[in-house]
Amino acid sequence: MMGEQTREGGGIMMPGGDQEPGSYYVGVDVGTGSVRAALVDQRGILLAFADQPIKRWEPQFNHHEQSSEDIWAACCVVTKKVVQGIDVNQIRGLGFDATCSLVVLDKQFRPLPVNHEGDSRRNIIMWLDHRAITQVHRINETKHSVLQCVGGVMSVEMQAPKLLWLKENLRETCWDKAGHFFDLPDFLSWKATGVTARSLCSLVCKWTYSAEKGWDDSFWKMIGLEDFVADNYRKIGNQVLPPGASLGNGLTPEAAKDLGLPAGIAVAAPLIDAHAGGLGVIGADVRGHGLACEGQPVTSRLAIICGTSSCHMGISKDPIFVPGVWGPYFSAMIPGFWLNEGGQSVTGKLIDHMVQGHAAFPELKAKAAARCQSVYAYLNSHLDLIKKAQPVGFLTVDLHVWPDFHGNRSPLADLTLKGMVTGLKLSQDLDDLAILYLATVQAIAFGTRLIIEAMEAAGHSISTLFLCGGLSKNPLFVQMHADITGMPVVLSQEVESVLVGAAILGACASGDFTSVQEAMARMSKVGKVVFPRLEDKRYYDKKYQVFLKLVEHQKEYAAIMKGD
Ligand SMILES: Nc1ncnc2c1ncn2[C@@H]1O[C@H](COP(=O)(O)OP(=O)(O)O)[C@@H](O)[C@H]1O
Ligand SMILES: O=C(CO)[C@H](O)[C@H](O)COP(=O)(O)O
Repeated sequence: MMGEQTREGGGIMMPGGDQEPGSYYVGVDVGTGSVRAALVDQRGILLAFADQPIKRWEPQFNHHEQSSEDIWAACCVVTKKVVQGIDVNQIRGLGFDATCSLVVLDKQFRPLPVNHEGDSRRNIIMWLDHRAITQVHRINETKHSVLQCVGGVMSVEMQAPKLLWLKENLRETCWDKAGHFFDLPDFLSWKATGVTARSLCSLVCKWTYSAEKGWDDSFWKMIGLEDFVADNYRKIGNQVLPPGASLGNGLTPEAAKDLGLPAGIAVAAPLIDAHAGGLGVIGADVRGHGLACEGQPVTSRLAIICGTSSCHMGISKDPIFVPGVWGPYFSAMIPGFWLNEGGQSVTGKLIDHMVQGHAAFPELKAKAAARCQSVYAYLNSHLDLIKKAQPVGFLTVDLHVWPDFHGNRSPLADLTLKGMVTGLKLSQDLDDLAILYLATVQAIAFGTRLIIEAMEAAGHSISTLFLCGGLSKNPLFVQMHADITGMPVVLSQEVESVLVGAAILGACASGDFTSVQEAMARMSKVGKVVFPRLEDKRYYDKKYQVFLKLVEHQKEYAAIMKGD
């Protein structure tokens, strides 16, 4: 068996001790800010990890673009790194997950520009791009029945409004030349295998496809994208596979060379990143941790994947319609289960924004660097210093934040909402920055509470949270989620659980497990459990009341300004 894992320089973790032959899987996770890869064994243990930043462009406000060639190149770099030094013939499967961004290629699979500048490197409209606001309003005005499966209101972050924007704004340079529109996860699996089949996850969650009924011609005709119907959906996918299914003949020789893997290994139909995180955490054996969900069905667990955004993945045996929460989507994450996906469009990005934009940030950076700490570790210890005898969360008794700086995804489904801060003072010192950071983290946790309440009001019964993603590495973020929701938070043994989810896909495609459920039970494991401080409940209930008032007041302000 593998020896103790040790972290080496450059973010790569390699096993120490002797290595016995076994079956390994490679998971590749394309987040908003970086691409990560891991070599994972059959027990779900990460044997090697590597990451690499990816390029992003913001040519104008609300326009966010990336490059599929840059992303594929980064996938190749990190994959080559994680398989260094092992016998690659022991690798049995490869799984990809990625953000739900829109990739545009021409008929010969070459990148097409999604911008007025005609820069074809920038051929991806990112998930958080809000350029298609007028298009999404028109789509929502149709009240078409497909909208019932996205919480009643389509998000500007989904693919239909973005496609309509391309048709209306870049007709000659992009729309007429386009041969293929991919969700980013499906682009990656195509690159690896040459198979253009789409994952059920992408099409159901972001493209209005129904696992039971397929495409709805009347929707595309009604919104002005009848072109897809006429073409039998060739450009957006007319062959659909469940996540984890094996694609074609596996890895092509060309992709194998790019990635440093053997040709022909199994490649799985992929998942969107949040869904891979869900797969990586939700099925763990929880016995012996004193959790309410022990002995309860898996539907009592809510997976929250917290990176640039936070995604709240709840599953059910029967469809549940939650106003303002995406879904119900059948088999889009776990086969046989319906999925509801709540979300907050910016969480990690919001915390970074608040901290980096503060006048005391240069001082914070210097002090954290002097202690070889991240700015967040420094801020957390600074809060511990200034809290004195009281619980740290009580430092924000008169400072409150509404976190929708990029609109509200769930459960209000209102992209016009803005961020709010109340309780500002004239000071700009490090204490002030630390407390603003705390209030922002709390606001994100209150947003989660609002989402959970909406899900429970519609029929979900949730007792335990399973967190993963970059923000789950922040103990303050985790504790505030426990305290503010009143629920225990489970963290996985492997911090990089999204990559475990991607590896689970590879393992399923290899045929080493008979089902996704079996692979989840074997490969995801409980690490740490963080319980809520129930003695602080009254304080957080009061802060929650203020939280709800903030949005109520924001709507009142908007109404006043609209009036005569
Ligand atoms: N160790 C850490 N402590 C605190 N915050 C962290 C840590 N690592 C990552 N983050 C935060 O998590 C967010 C990114 O999470 P990640 O899962 O890498 O994002 P994505 O998948 O969107 O690329 C960032 O906002 C970052 O500040
Ligand atoms: O919509 C989503 C999932 O359905 C995610 O918000 C999107 O994919 C971005 O993920 P991340 O914050 O991990 O980069």
